[in-house]
Amino acid sequence: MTAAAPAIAVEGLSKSFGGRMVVDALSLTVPAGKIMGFLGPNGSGKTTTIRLLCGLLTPDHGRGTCLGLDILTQSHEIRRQIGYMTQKFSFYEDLSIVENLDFVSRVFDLPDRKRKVADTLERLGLADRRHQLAGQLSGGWKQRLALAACILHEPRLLLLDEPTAGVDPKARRDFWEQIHALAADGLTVLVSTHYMDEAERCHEIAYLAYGHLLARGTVAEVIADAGLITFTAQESGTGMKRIADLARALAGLPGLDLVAPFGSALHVGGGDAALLRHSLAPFLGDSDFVWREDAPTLEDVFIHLMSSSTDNFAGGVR
Ligand SMILES: Nc1ncnc2c1ncn2[C@@H]1O[C@H](COP(=O)(O)OP(=O)(O)OP(=O)(O)O)[C@@H](O)[C@H]1O
Repeated sequence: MTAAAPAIAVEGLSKSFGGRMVVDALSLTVPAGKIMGFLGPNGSGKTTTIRLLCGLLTPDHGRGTCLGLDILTQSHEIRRQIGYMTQKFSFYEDLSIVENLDFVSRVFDLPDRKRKVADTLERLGLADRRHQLAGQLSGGWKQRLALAACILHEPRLLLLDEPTAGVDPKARRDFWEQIHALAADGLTVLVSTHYMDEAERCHEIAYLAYGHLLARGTVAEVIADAGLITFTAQESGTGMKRIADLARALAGLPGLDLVAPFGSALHVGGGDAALLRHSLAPFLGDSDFVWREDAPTLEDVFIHLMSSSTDNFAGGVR
């Protein structure tokens, strides 16, 4: 693989389970050295795609490369060069951090084991806690230990499946600093997440729904490509009506693809500007609310993508 070659380049990947299409003709390129965020609702096929990429599953159709290696014929070699953090990682709870990492390094039969464990402890800020039992670590430190176990063999690509699920915001921020530091050292990272703030920290994002790749690019590109016009309504504080009343009145009107309350504000949007404005016109003069036209957020775009994909792939709703 040359320096400019993508870390992942797959096309037309499909996978069915029991006759149900879970990944449908998915094509994806991940540039080397970048952090690619993988987003989409539960059951949209993210984990299945990750497993296809590293050869743990064989696609029904499609082809491609991971680290320049063929995903159909060289999966064994691919697995030696990637780090895969699954949603349910496990440790020996009654072993310390360093003992767990030493165990992993023996399983991988790594050369220069002691140095690799010591370097990894240092690199992930685990050195001071090396003798703490894994079972006594908080959620954030457990994730970090899992990450350490994934990078011990010095992979070139990290596949992280919801690595920060259930972890508090401070620990998530720390974890993302580690991910950025690893990417700065040249690792490519494909990371699935449901958190918008994490999506915004990726170089690029890919959004999957019902097995289809619906959007891909930088956050700015994904927002711009959605072509969404959005308005925000805020309670004026002087009226009787509440945001929930407004949401009920607006739901289902033509051109309103997005009606989503965010605290005391309501985000309203649609892809057809004329239709949206026409439907909103009777409401814009209501003194119970203060309206303003706003730039859409990434979350607005995802809600919109999700609702339009529900319509398009209604037959495939899981
Ligand atoms: N081995 C399997 N056998 C049968 N069905 C499966 C198998 N693995 C996954 N599925 C189904 O495929 C669909 C996609 O699952 P997948 O785990 O890839 O989604 P996901 O996007 O990672 O979801 P989440 O965000 O909840 O982790 C789901 O409906 C799931 O139940």
